[in-house]
Amino acid sequence: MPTIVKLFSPQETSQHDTREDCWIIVDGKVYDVTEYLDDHPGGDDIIVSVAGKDATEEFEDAGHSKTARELMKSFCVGEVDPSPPPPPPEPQVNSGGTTSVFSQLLLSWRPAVPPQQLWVVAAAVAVAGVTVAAGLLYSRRK
Ligand code: HEM
Repeated sequence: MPTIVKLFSPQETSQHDTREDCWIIVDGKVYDVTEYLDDHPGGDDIIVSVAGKDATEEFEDAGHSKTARELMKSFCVGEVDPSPPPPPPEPQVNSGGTTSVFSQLLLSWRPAVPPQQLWVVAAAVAVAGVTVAAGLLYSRRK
């Protein structure tokens, strides 16, 4: 019967990063060493310092014996999921047709003038409007 291996994303593994909940990654395998911390001959602090992370380098640097490598198998809870994380969700687009094109245009519209200068444009439009109105009134009176 095939063995079912539990897969954990690096992000999920990184959440187990405390003395009370301590996971490490060594050679792509995930180990829950929380219960072993007090018994570790190298001390608990050294393992807690790599909690939630890939500790392959630190583990190898310590030159662990065959016995240590056999022992660690009992703490293995799964493997790191090799598949890349899913891409961020696409922005929602309507099912098609003109409405969606218009809403897309509206959503993407940005004024060409920076917001802090909009009042200058508004004032210019107002002055132009008053001038035209005054001109019309004047020409009618003649
Ligand atoms: C499941 C994981 C681990 C197990 C089962 C384990 C087990 C052991 C064992 C049995 C020893 C005694 C020496 C030997 O037999 O090799 C040891 C020593 C040591 N371990 Fe670990 N270890 C683990 C993870 C780590 C990690 C992640 C680090 C480093 C971040 C580390 C650092 C050390 C050091 C520095 C020593 C040497 C202590 C000394 O000789 O003074 N170990 N470990």
